[in-house]
Amino acid sequence: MDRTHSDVISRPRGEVKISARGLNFYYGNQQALINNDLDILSGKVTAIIGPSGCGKSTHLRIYNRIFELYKGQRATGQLLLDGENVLDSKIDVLELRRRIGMIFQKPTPFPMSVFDNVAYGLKQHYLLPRSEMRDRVEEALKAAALWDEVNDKLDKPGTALSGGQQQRLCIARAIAVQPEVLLMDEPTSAIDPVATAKIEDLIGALRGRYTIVIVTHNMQQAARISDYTAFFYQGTIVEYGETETMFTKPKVKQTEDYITGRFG
Ligand SMILES: Nc1ncnc2c1ncn2[C@@H]1O[C@H](COP(=O)(O)OP(=O)(O)OP(=O)(O)O)[C@@H](O)[C@H]1O
Repeated sequence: MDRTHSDVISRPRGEVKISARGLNFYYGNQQALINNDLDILSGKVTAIIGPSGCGKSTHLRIYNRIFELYKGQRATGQLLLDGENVLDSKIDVLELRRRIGMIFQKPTPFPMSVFDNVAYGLKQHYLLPRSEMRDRVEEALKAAALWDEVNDKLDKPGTALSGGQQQRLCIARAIAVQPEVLLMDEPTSAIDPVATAKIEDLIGALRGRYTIVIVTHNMQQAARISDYTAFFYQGTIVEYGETETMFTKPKVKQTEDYITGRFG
């Protein structure tokens, strides 16, 4: 029996934070995303999975319009944040990137102190007295579960921290500006298992306060930390729904083959 689109792309019940509607993406003439429809719930963790080159990162890079920094890249359709299309030319992109923070595969601390790494974004968005700046930096480092490890190293270079600490520093930097959404593009693929476990715990602790969308190649990780999962294949969303259902009773054969390691 053929399944209809609405059978396999669920519309989860709850407060929707982000909706993709007929979203397409092009690198020059090459189409990388085809008609993506997706509703992401507020305060939940949503995992994006799929084989290499299926468009996971491309999809994520639309949310904060970071693709616009590159020539020849173009999105069409709608990406609604609280019902407003972020692709609209009237959108304030700086404010969009404050609301939607991003963490990349390789930790990207700036060549400056631990303190200044976190203060950097704050300075871009707010004019704060020094004492309040200190409070906000401390708060962000605590929220990123890093304060205890770096409170005596705030003046040391961010690049001198371990890989896992650097990644949590990047999360602290993103959190400091009080975003609503955190995008994470394979945030643990470059760090060791112990540091990975800390980041996964941190994601669990941030759930509820932030809407988190994470791209991962690690099926166990997706199953452990996410509430919802979207399976991408060749630029389309093949299946989307509750993670538990997806990993125990996938509706589409392709999803099953992928999560059981038969391809990809
Ligand atoms: N800068 C670029 N220029 C041209 N094509 C690109 C560019 N970046 C990605 N693509 C193409 O777009 C498609 C989707 O790539 P994308 O990086 O989004 O996939 P992915 O699922 O995130 O892959 P991976 O798991 O390997 O990171 C691929 O066919 C890729 O070759």
